[in-house]
Amino acid sequence: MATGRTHRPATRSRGIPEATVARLPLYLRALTALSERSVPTVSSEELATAAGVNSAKLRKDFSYLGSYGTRGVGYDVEYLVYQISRELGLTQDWPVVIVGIGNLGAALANYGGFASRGFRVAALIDADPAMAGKPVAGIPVQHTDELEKIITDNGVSIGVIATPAGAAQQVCDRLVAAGITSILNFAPTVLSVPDGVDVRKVDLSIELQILAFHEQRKAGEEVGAPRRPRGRFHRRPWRPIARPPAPPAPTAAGKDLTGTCPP
Ligand SMILES: NC(=O)c1ccc[n+]([C@@H]2O[C@H](COP(=O)([O-])OP(=O)(O)OC[C@H]3O[C@@H](n4cnc5c(N)ncnc54)[C@H](O)[C@@H]3O)[C@@H](O)[C@H]2O)c1
Repeated sequence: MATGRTHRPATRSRGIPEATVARLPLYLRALTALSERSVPTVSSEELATAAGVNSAKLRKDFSYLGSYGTRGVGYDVEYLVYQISRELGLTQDWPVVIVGIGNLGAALANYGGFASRGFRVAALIDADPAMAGKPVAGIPVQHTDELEKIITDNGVSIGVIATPAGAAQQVCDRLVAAGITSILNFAPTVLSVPDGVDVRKVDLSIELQILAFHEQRKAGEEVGAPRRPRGRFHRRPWRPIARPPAPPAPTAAGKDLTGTCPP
């Protein structure tokens, strides 16, 4: 998924590379599924396949957590779930506010998967006065006038922006001024934030565009000319460039008059 990170070094303070941090949720998702099936242990190869990651990379990632597994047995599923959850800060409850309760904001509010992953939707905020007080997913929508108070009262540090792009920066500024230090942005715009504030961006249309690029490639390979060999050192044999035939010389009757008319 297309996401962005701002104002963070490539290695986090405890020495875990940012790329490893980005893979921890993938391991956690796969491990949670194993745990739900009461699977006690898992090999690095099995877990790597379930998480869609290379197994050598997985072993390296787990070495940052001080988790090396047991030869011939593998990793203890429950313990690894605990270790990764702790590393991701998921052993505590994170209150989250969603700003912009339209189609997307309402869908996010209704998504039950956040709670099981340690995130509690503390408040829903929208600028439309007609929405104030209306319940969405059992939570009454509050007006943006209340934004600062809601954040302070609920001790919220994570905000989700699901407003139109034109409103997103202004919403972001207010969230940050109110004390929010992590933002998940769904609006198709780049947000500017001060140091110390993390922004992750989600844009499904970018993901679709990347898939479209690969689809186009696949379609070209199916119907097109024989495949070009792959490899760094492959060079196409030189061929002269086929130039289109020169256009006929203009006649008095058929002159190109582009740019010759007076203004
Ligand atoms: N990232 C993605 O993959 C993805 C997918 C779908 C939509 N989006 C984006 O998410 C955003 C919301 O889409 P939607 O379909 O839910 O739109 P929508 O029009 O249904 O909802 C937008 C909501 O934001 C509210 N709003 C407007 N200005 C506001 C402000 N200043 N403060 C608080 N609330 C405000 C509106 O009252 C409305 O309820 C859009 O920017 C859209 O482009 C992103």
